[in-house]
Amino acid sequence: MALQYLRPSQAIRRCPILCRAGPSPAVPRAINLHLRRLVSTFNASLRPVTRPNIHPNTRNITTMTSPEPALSPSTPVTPIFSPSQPADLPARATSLLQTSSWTLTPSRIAITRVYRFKTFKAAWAFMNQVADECKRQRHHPSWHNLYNEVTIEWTTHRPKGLSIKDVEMAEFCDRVAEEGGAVEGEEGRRCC
Ligand SMILES: C[C@H](O)[C@H](O)[C@H]1CNC2=NC(N)=NC(=O)C2=N1
Repeated sequence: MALQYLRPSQAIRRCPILCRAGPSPAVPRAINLHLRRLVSTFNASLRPVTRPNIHPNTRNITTMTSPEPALSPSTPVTPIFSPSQPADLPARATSLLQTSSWTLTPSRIAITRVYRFKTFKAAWAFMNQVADECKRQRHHPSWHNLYNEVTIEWTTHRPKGLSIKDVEMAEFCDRVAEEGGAVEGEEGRRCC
């Protein structure tokens, strides 16, 4: 339910909960402005987010403002591909989404996956190998590292969409992660 900001002139003069004692003191202008901003920020947070950016680590946390559920391989939704891609891209993307732990993000232009390693050092070594390949391919991920976990998201900014480069980089990550001793699924989850 949205809050309603009342100007001091409209506001009730007596607090119904605490101070049955009498009229509230005048609210200084600065505090008044601050309160007005708080109310509008709170109300804005209640409006639905059109493209929620759900981090894979928080995919089980749903909020009132996230109407779009996270997509999983069992949800048959097609990616939105970049224009002018090789003919076999849809088949390769489908295969990746069905056989690996990559999932399509709600925007449908990106794929994401979490890798877990035995140690932080192994996670960092994996990131170094991926970084070298990024340099070679001139293609870069959005990624996050938390101790032994590496979360990667691939999308193409230009031409916008999911491109063959994203699928190739995801396949590369799978190969290197396996060689680097990545553990499957929830096994190896260390924190939060
Ligand atoms: C100039 C440079 O090659 C481009 O800007 C590259 C860099 N890395 C990139 N990375 C990703 N993920 N998408 C891109 O479109 C992209 N473009």
